[in-house]
Amino acid sequence: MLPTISVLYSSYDLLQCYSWAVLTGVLHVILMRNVMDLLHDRRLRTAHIAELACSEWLRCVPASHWTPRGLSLRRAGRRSLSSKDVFLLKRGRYRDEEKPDSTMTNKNGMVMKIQTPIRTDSFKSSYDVVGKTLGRGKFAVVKKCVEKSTGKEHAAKYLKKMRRGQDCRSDIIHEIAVLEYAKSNPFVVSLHEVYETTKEMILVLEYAAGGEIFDQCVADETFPERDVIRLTQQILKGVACLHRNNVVHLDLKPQNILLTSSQPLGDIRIVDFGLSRCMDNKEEVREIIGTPEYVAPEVLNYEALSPSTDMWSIGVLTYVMLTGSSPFLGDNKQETFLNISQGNADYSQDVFEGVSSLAIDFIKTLLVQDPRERPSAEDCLAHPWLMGGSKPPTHLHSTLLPSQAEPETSQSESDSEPESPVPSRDLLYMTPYCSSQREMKAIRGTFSCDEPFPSLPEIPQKCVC
Ligand SMILES: Nc1ncnc2c1ncn2[C@@H]1O[C@H](COP(=O)(O)OP(=O)(O)OP(=O)(O)O)[C@@H](O)[C@H]1O
Repeated sequence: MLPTISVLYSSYDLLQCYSWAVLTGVLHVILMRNVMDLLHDRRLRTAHIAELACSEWLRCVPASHWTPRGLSLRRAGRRSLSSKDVFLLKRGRYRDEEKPDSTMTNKNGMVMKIQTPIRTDSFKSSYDVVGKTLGRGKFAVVKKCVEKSTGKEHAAKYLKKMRRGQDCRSDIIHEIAVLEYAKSNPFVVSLHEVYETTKEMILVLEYAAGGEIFDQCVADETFPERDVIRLTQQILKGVACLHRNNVVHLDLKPQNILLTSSQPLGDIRIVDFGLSRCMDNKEEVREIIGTPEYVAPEVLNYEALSPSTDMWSIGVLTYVMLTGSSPFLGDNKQETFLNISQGNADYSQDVFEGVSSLAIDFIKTLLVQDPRERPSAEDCLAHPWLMGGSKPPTHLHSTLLPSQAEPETSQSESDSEPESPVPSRDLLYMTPYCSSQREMKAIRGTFSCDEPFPSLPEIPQKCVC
């Protein structure tokens, strides 16, 4: 009798253990699936993904399951994740609220609503316009001004509402809206106030005293490579943040990258969102838009625009900063377009004298014809050139690794004398054309940033491993 009872007991124990193991396994699979979904949810803020990625609880997940971003964030692990976090994240509790709301954008990716109050009182009663004109576009003049109440310097961008007989107020509203979305982006010029008169709108912007990088690297001497590395990192961080919020600039060029100071070389500020588009809606955006020298091949081919279109321009920008010459510029527009569509850029030692091969490799990874083959801004930050050459390229066109290192910190800002550049613009005409949804998935941003993850109870570790 006794042996029978003891056999029964041990089978019962065994059964209990077995059920426990099965239960744990099932729980593991369910939770892991939830988490993997979350890691691939492109609408989550970086901080939240970082928290997920940092979780001790997730350390057993194989690397192949991680998004590159999640993988890179996993390094900073501090806290584990609670089941409540997973639940709330799953229900969208922590999703980004700053992104362009697709109900506010039209088919061409133009935002139609803004939050900034529009002042209709006299601009000159609050600001003194001082010094020379800072810059000029086709329909805009930018002047330095000083706010009377604070004595603070700003740049006032005067934009005409009527352009070639057409009311373009909505274009200006879109530009304001994009600046609003980018207000937490440290590398985008900040918007202070907006005024409106019968003929114009005045955008009171942060003043970038260092002027355009164009004047520094084309008119003056080219930057030393270490400065280009720092500026490129900042451009990439700024653009990555825009792309995470589904905003594509579409006119990145040395005239639209300003500096907070020139001596010492300050930080960058991205300006001119007049051609930018919000690609959050369900439509593809195809437009002939941009500045000939800097446009990507897909623009010339009437193909769908995407964040990769900006990445091409960053390749051109880096080329210009390092060499002082424009890679595709021909004697006329036709020649320039031909050079772009054939990828005729000169990478010879004559042009890149004294420039590292990693820098050239970085440019080559971006100046590829197929937009799908261009790395994202986030990925670019992990290129060996920007990581101090610490990782050798695997081959010439694919040196990009998942972002794993924090790029160099930026130099501090300082207030030096402003430059007074007068850019020459050559904008192409615009032909809006939209079709269906297909490419939108590819151009969705990844994650947004900057919000701390709330403190919540931790999930018991034994549930998983
Ligand atoms: N915040 C600023 N601080 C200093 N200079 C600025 C600032 N914003 C613009 N500028 C100068 O003014 C120039 C023109 O500005 P911007 O590019 O915004 O106008 P624009 O939109 O190109 O005009 P358009 O689209 O009609 O051609 C810039 O290239 C730059 O030199």
